[in-house]
Amino acid sequence: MIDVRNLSVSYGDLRALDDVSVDIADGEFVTVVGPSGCGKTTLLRTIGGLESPTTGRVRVDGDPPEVAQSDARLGFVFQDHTLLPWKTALENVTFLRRMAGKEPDSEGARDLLATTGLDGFEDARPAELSGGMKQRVAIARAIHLGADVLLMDEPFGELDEITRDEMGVEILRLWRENRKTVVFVTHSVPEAVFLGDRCLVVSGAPAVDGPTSPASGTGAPGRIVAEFDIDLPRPRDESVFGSEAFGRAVAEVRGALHDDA
Ligand SMILES: Nc1ncnc2c1ncn2[C@@H]1O[C@H](COP(=O)(O)OP(=O)(O)OP(=O)(O)O)[C@@H](O)[C@H]1O
Repeated sequence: MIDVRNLSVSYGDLRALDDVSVDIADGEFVTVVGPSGCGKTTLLRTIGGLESPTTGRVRVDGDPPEVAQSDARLGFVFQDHTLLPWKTALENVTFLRRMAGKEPDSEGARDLLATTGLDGFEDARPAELSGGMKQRVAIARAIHLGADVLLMDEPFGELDEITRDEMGVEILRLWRENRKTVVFVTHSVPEAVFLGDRCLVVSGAPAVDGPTSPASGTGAPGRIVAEFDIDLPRPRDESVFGSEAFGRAVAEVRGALHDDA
């Protein structure tokens, strides 16, 4: 379980997040949606131990995130897939696991590449793969690492809409089969609704602390302004997009974003 308690994060004088608290259960798929600059990435990076809380705390199964990270319990998938250009798809998938000191499992890596639709591309280098294929490799890598928690930051942000929808269906299938806890940051309200068990709406613009602030800051620091349980039935596929329930959920989340804008 991920436990975020009264978390505030500042970069120097700039307060990016303020007093954020949330619990995320094992196996839950939580999406985080909000406008640019509201602190979504900061939240994800702090859960992942890549940023430190200024006040408050984060625990992953009771441990500080740095400990969970060093035990390879956290897997990251970012928009810029961060594949090593000189390694093949297969080597990219196995490399992190090797670095984490885990038992090599080339067969498992091949199977994962196959289930992500990359059968036959094991020996291709990133430059030979499309954007969607590279993201598939990055997702396979995080799952192969054996991480319990996948932290995903706009992983499909660079993809065209059709590939993005396909990748959404794909990630749900992998999640179902592997039962990871997923925290997924996106700008897209429909994507957040389609994927999530729960959708957190983050709002705000960073505030500059100082002698006359916070009132005089450039805005309000990021905080969770609403959260929605997404009750759409699972498994979900593209047919969900046309349903009334989906449209209603999207409208509700959009409403929360605009109310706070
Ligand atoms: N390393 C950093 N140093 C200084 N300021 C930072 C740093 N990282 C983020 N910020 C600032 O903190 C605020 C929140 O940034 P963050 O990247 O968390 O927002 P975001 O909601 O993920 O934005 P986007 O959707 O555009 O990626 C922004 O004002 C950003 O400029």
